[in-house]
Amino acid sequence: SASDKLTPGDTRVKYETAQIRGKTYSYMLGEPEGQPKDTIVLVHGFPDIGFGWRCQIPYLISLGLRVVVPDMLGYGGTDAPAELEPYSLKSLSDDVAELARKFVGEDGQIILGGHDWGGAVVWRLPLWHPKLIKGVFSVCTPFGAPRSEYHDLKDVVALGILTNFKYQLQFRGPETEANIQGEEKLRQFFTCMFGGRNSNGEPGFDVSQGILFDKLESLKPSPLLSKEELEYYVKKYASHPAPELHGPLNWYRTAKLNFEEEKPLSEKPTVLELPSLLVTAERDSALPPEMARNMPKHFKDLTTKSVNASHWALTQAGPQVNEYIGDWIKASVW
Ligand SMILES: O=C(NCCCc1ccccc1)N[C@H]1CC[C@H](OCc2c(F)cccc2F)CC1
Repeated sequence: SASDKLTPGDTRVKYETAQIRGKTYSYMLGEPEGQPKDTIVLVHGFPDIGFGWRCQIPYLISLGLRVVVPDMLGYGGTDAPAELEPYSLKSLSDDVAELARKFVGEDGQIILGGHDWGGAVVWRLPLWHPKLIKGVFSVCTPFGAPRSEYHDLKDVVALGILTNFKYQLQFRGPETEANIQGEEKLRQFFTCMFGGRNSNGEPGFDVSQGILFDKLESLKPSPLLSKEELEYYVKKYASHPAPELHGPLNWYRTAKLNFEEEKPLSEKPTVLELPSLLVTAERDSALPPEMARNMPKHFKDLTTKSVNASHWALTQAGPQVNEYIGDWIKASVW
């Protein structure tokens, strides 16, 4: 039924590829019965793939939507260029816009949703492609306005600010992709990032420290991933040459590029006029709900909801997330 999540290789969606601005993107395509009411594009985060939206895809198809779910740049069946520029939020926005236009044409519109880093992309897309988006939502990730001054995360964290982002100093460095290579390490990595703990109940990842590499081999399976789902993630990441995490981690290395590209946008106040939805996860240790406290002044039509879940809200609170998205589409977009 519409409420049961996609399984690995599920035949309810088609698996397609497209050439997008010189890169090969792989995406899942779900088509509703009859004429689609709209096209929705879903953007995943780190460390994820389009399959991260498995609890949402059948439900959104049942609403009569065409659902397009790419593996984002660096992930799964999509190319992973080694250099940084293709991973800037503007470049990623341009990629998503080109993919969207393959379905809705030059003058059409899409509904756009993101989780985690995908949320960072979707909040920028309407700034770079204002006519394309008829409604935008983000799960977990708040909107942050383009800045006129650059502050390196290392300096910010040293001041005791944004200490929940301290793990990103590890992620942007060389050690994570050096330490996580090959299927067994990738298996331990996903178990760790999806909340796996050791027999003393200690986690393998903590936002204020990063990955505790010496704990990885003693973690018990994460309750958030079945064995089949875990193997699907491992196989998808292992399809890239080592270091398999280089592309995905490049998303953490573009802060200066993003600042330079977005600086012109910072010269006047940003107010997004389109229907917007934020769903925060009450127990997200990287993106706690209070990070959204300054959002309302940047939006004309913002709906905010919260779910009782960790960062992995899409699967942990799937039905509730789906209800909020569906209600918002019916109330604000249609
Ligand atoms: O690092 C991320 N996910 C991996 C960790 C997942 C995890 C969390 C907790 C437990 C286990 C696993 N996500 C990023 C997504 C982008 C975020 O920055 C976005 C952003 C802007 F771009 C601008 C202004 C504010 C703003 F928040 C920073 C966190």
